[in-house]
Amino acid sequence: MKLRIEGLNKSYGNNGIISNLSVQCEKGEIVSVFGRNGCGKSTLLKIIFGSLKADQMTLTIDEKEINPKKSRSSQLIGYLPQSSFLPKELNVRNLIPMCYRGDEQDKIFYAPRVSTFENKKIGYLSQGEVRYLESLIVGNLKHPFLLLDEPFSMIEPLYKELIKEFYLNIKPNKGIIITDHNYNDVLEISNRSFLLQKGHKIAINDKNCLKENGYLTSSDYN
Ligand SMILES: Nc1ncnc2c1ncn2[C@@H]1O[C@H](COP(=O)(O)OP(=O)(O)OP(=O)(O)O)[C@@H](O)[C@H]1O
Repeated sequence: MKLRIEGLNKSYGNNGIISNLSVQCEKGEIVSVFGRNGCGKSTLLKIIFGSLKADQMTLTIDEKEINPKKSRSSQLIGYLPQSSFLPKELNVRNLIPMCYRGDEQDKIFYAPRVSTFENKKIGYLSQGEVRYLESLIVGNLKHPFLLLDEPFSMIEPLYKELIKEFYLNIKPNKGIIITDHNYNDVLEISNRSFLLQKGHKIAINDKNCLKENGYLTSSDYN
């Protein structure tokens, strides 16, 4: 399956954010989006998910045009938002059956380390545990495409590794678009990358490209 957006334009008032952008993502690949704060990465993901309207865009899946308003309800595109979305007062073991039925719950309950926090309230979980749980909940949906907005932000190494491993496990059955400032982790799992700069896309092959294009300063680069 192939998701394609073409001719995406987005402004907030007079503030042009994205200009005539095209992005493509196929099942079995992870496409990463880099860019400085405020360049429009979250805007891009929200538009693809259908929770934000573009000024102009054509969205197709397998060459069939999808109305962006309907991309959410069509259950083709899953989305991990930048901010945590789980209800803090619920216990993990009570939340999982609210998201998945019957045997499908096993994918979450028996995922590595979930047993170490399944009896805790979500509000008492560490940031790493929350982001990992959210990734498991959204990533195990049947939706063939998945958008990830900063899954590694503020996450300790142990959970970053678990989250990366999970995305690599689900990748054969999904097309994933990810954005995160933890560029080493993202580059490690990505098939293709681009930098969003002044509304346009610049192809990125490696860390050196990120440096050359001004996303990393020399002191960031090692
Ligand atoms: N609803 C809105 N109204 C007006 N401006 C907005 C709105 N949402 C975002 N912006 C602005 O649009 C720009 C792009 O925002 P966006 O959140 O997409 O950036 P980002 O690349 O995801 O940034 P970060 O790396 O900080 O998460 C920013 O300058 C932001 O302030």
